[in-house]
Amino acid sequence: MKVEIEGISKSFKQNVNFRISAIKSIDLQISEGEFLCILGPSGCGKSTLLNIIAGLEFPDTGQVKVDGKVVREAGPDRGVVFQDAALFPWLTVQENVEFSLKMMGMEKQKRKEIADKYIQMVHLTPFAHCYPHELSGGMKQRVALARTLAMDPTILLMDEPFSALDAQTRTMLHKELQEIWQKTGKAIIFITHNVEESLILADRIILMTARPGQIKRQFVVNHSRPRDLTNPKLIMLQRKIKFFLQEEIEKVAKEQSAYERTHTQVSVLSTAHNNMGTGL
Ligand SMILES: Nc1ncnc2c1ncn2[C@@H]1O[C@H](COP(=O)(O)OP(=O)(O)OP(=O)(O)O)[C@@H](O)[C@H]1O
Repeated sequence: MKVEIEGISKSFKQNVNFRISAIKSIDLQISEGEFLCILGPSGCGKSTLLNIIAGLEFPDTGQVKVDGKVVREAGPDRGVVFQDAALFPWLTVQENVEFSLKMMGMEKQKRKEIADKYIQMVHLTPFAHCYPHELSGGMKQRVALARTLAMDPTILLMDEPFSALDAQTRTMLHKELQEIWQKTGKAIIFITHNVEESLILADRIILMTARPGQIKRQFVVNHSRPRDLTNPKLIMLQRKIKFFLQEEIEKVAKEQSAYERTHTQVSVLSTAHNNMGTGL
């Protein structure tokens, strides 16, 4: 399955007079089975782009095609995993993974087989009858992944799925995700802030500019897996990506301080104006 992103732009209304441009003129293709990471400074429109691919947001201009078909809504061919696992707290692991299959009307035995397969793939078989409150953060994300995989999407859309986890759990999940990716052959689009994470996982890294997000650079990570970040070639690539990312982070910081300056001046002026006349 191939994903084609053609001339996507999206803005959001902030107030009656002002729209914010989140992403602008994005053209991108993702090949079948490719592992693509999207990297960029905070607020550059990464989630907006992912949500448009998922069919959860609609672009102002441009279109997304999946296997030649224009995306108009969310569909089972595109499974999304968010930063927050968002499990149903009153359902067990098994029931959470089976939930969407049940909603589709799949019979009990069939959905149990599918759930068992993916619960095993994420190494949670001993916890299949536990409730979410009995699981660690990493285990919850594994359930979210199994639940998405159970729908058998051809492309997985992952929005910073491991960013709230500790480093050790994250490393374990990187390994498991790569095994799942290799076993299933699904394409993955993975959003992250983290250069190291993108170097461990990606076939290709897309670096976005500060808002409005555009594609600044692309980096092909042509190294065998598992990757060792102490490899000198990967260290060089890491430095290069961090250099270009830093340029964008600085743009965000400048914009923020300009905004704060303007608002401090406005508030000082309005305080002065309100005080005019007191004591006369
Ligand atoms: N529904 C919305 N309504 C209004 N503004 C929005 C909406 N969604 C996103 N934005 C704005 O669009 C811009 C891009 O947001 P987005 O969440 O896509 O960025 P991001 O790169 O994923 O951010 P982060 O890395 O911090 O998660 C931000 O300025 C955000 O405030």
